[in-house]
Amino acid sequence: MRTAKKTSKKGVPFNLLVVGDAGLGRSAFVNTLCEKPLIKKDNTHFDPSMAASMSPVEIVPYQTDIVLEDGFRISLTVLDTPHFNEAIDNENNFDIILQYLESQYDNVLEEETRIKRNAKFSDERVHALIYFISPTGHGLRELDIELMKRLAPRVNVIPVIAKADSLTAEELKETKKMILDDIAYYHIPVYNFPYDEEEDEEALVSLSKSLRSKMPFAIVSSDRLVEIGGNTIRGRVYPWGVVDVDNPSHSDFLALRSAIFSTHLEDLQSITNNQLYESYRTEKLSASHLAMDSSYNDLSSGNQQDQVLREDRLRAIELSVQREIEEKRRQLLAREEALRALEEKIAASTAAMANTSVSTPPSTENSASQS
Ligand SMILES: Nc1nc2c(ncn2[C@@H]2O[C@H](COP(=O)(O)OP(=O)(O)OP(=O)(O)O)[C@@H](O)[C@H]2O)c(=O)[nH]1
Repeated sequence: MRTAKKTSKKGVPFNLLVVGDAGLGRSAFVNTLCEKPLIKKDNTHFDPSMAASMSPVEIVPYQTDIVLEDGFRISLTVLDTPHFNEAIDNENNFDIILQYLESQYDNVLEEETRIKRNAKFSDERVHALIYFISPTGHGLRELDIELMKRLAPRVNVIPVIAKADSLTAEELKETKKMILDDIAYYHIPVYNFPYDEEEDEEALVSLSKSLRSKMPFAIVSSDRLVEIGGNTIRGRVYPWGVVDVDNPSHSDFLALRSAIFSTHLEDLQSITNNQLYESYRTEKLSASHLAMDSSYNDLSSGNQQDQVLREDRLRAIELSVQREIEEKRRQLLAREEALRALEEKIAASTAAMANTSVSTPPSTENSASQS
């Protein structure tokens, strides 16, 4: 649960990626989430007959500040993904998103190994990815499985059912079950509000259980204000009635908002930093070391014993890389220190020489006055 100060002036940075097919309501969701028209529509519509020539997915950032009711401030960057799944070949789209996630990790890795840190460095690692699933009434499509499987090792993936108001209560229940079955069957490591029954506070355990039971979240979005019974609500008006976005019996929107902005914000950040980034870092450093290590080939294939040997070796390499970086940093700091001492010495002797020349008149004058 959140422990950061309530009123941090700058706001706690949080980076959120939203991915889903065109027209599934990404923009409406973001605007509902931020309670302002952050993403403005350009009114261009996707034409399936143009799919072969459509441009690949783009990653477009939008920046805003969110202030919660208790004064907690978030400096939010939403990354929208227009043109996702518009082109026939999606392979390229997966790569573009994956490369974006990894390049943020690379930036942090580079910064960590710098001798002198850049005070203005901005950590843009993505803390969560909201993935929009079509409300087809079926389980996951092959595309959904592929995308989540490929990205989940690099980012906390939170699957949601888009436009959930287009399903009846019964269909929604059935759809959630089918999606969860697929997630389990294909071993997709989505973010599942982890908790430890023995270690965590009871309130957190019960909240996490309740959030888990809502997965995948049924989302209804609307930035329209509607008057009903003297109350103004955010909703979608239908001939048969109104869907209230903020009503927990109509959608899971409020539960999701409160989880990502409040109760689980720190957990999402900490998993990004301590697990996802750490494993990327280990892979990256090991890979660069292994490239230089020809004996690796002898161990890369073979039986379980070889596998254990290989893992031990990877761990040893990771440790040795860390030691090398630490040693280099120590040496450079020592050199800097020695230089500083030398500069101080020079400055002191220059000052001493200047003092001597002021207090002792030139010898020629001395001899002239004596004569
Ligand atoms: N029924 C229903 N319609 C929605 C919902 N959210 C958005 N819509 C509608 O779906 C249409 C597309 O919504 P957008 O938010 O523009 O979708 P998008 O995913 O950003 O679309 P692109 O920008 O084209 O990729 C609009 O007419 C929205 O009003 C929802 O929760 N339920």
